[in-house]
Amino acid sequence: MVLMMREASSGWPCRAGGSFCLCIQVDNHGIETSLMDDLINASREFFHLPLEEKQKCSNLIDGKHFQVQGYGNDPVASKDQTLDWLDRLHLRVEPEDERNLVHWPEHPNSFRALLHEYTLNCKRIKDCILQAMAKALGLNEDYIVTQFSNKAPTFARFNYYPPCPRPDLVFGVKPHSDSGVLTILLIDKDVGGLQVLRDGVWHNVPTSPHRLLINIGDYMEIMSNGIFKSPVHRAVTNAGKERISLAMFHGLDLEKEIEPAAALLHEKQPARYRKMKAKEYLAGFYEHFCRGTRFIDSVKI
Ligand SMILES: O=C(O)CCC(=O)C(=O)O
Ligand SMILES: [Fe+2]
Repeated sequence: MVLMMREASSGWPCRAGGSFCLCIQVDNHGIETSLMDDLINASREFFHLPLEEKQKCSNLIDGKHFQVQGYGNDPVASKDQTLDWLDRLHLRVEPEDERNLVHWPEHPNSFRALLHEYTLNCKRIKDCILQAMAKALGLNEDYIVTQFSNKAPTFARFNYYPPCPRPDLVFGVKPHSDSGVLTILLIDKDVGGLQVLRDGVWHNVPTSPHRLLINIGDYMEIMSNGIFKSPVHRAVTNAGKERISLAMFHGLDLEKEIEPAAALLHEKQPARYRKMKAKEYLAGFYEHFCRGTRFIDSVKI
């Protein structure tokens, strides 16, 4: 497979003191454009269904208790939490034998097969990019790929942003970085909204049909000991048009310890991040996300 990696806009990836804020656009990724279109259209059909139908895949148990998978909104941790203007469908797609199909829409009936096919393609692309990144860090080519056990979770999150009457008051998704190793993001091919923060300024990510956007996540920032930085990004809303994006989050086994790669450390370059299990990281990540802060800032040494 040949990957064309391009800087996401002039000046990216941004370089600051020997570190790279990595947000990469990928063309020629080998995924059939019809698969991408069919999957996004199937998810659009799902989001357009009546609420009672969508709630068959709800992320609330008994209408009350939040669980990570399913259709709905973010958990509400406190009364003063700022909520985002989106509906989402969040599904664990890997490990394949741990899929919980209760949350997977049955309508439209093409949805499940399309998501399965897209997941396989993303896995291939993820491995290819992670090998290139390991080499760029001077590590063994397979160092990062082998951090993923057969229990490593991948989540697909379909984000649906309805038109918003007051885009000046609310984000589609508030500023954050992604938690995992790497996110493969398919943004709406017509409607913009994604912005990335660089040197304190928000930059619009241009739409481009079938191009994938790769964001490295906080785990990768830690493993690279801060040489790669996870980009802070957000989605803004607009009053006129709905928007859909699909994020594939590639995470690590919850019991896995996340720490800077030993081969990158030496006396003059000690570890800059505390070691912790993925499950502890995720707990801290969600707590901070709800408050609009970043957990990674509190694991820096
Ligand atoms: O909708 C977008 O473009 C961004 C979504 C996003 O950042 C996420 O799902 O983590
Ligand atoms: Fe994100």
